[in-house]
Amino acid sequence: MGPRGGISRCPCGRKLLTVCLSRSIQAAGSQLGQSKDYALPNASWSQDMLDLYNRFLDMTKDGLWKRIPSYNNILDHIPESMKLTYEKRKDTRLFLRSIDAEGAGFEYVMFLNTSEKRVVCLFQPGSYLEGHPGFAHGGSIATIIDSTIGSCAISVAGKVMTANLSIDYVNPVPLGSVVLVDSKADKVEGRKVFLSCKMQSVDGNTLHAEATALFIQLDATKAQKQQASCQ
Ligand SMILES: CCCCC/C=C\C/C=C\C/C=C\C/C=C\CCCC(=O)SCCNC(=O)CCNC(=O)[C@H](O)C(C)(C)COP(=O)(O)OP(=O)(O)OC[C@H]1O[C@@H](n2cnc3c(N)ncnc32)[C@H](O)[C@@H]1OP(=O)(O)O
Repeated sequence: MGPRGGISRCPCGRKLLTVCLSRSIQAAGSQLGQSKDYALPNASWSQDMLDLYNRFLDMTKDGLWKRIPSYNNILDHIPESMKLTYEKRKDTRLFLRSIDAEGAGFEYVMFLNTSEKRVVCLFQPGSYLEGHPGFAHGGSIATIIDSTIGSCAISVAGKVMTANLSIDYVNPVPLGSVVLVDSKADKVEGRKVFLSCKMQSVDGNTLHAEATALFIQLDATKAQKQQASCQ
């Protein structure tokens, strides 16, 4: 096991899922709820973003949709039920929450509909995500799509990683605009979760991107064997 938990590569180059079991690490779970939740309105959110947020919030009232909180450390997202404990590092951050200035990076909130195996993300790309002048960088679009689809895959299959992500970029996304990223799990075959996603303007008139993805449920036995053979 490496000095820290998480996913890493061992010296022989193989993939490694390290799970640290110390008691201090288990405290990470107890920090759930104590961290700042970034998936809440702030002063940078446009009226479009607020209107859409309120519309989705209304849809949570009957329990079919659930707002997913968002923290700047991935460990704060891991449900206790997963029973996996990782060492919480102070020097790491969830990539999407790496820009501190409100409105400059990824402003987003996700909503989960478990029965439809669907996650919708309301995304307002900020000025530090620029690619072509005035438009969101393709990598930032891939990031928000991967995270939305990834959250959907997690809700369906627990511990997963992206094995494949294929994106068609159809229309550029203006910085500061609001787009809807609508993802769903189409099929589960053993450890494989197949998902698809559309990124559209709020009025639904502009398709910005379409994507398909394959997520693989992590095989704990395999990871442990790899780990043992690397020691
Ligand atoms: C309550 C609900 C809450 C939900 C929300 C929760 C949290 C939200 C929080 C935050 C939101 C932010 C983030 C969201 C989360 C995630 C998004 C980010 C995800 C990532 O950022 S992740 C980083 C990039 N990702 C990698 O870094 C993976 C590197 N990679 C590997 O680690 C391995 O590669 C692995 C593990 C993928 C598989 O490895 P393995 O050894 O377990 O499996 P193996 O190779 O045996 O494959 C088994 C079967 O899959 C087939 N297969 C495999 N790969 C394929 C491919 N590419 N294309 C087609 N088929 C493929 C094989 O052909 C075989 O198929 P068959 O069984 O039929 O033979």
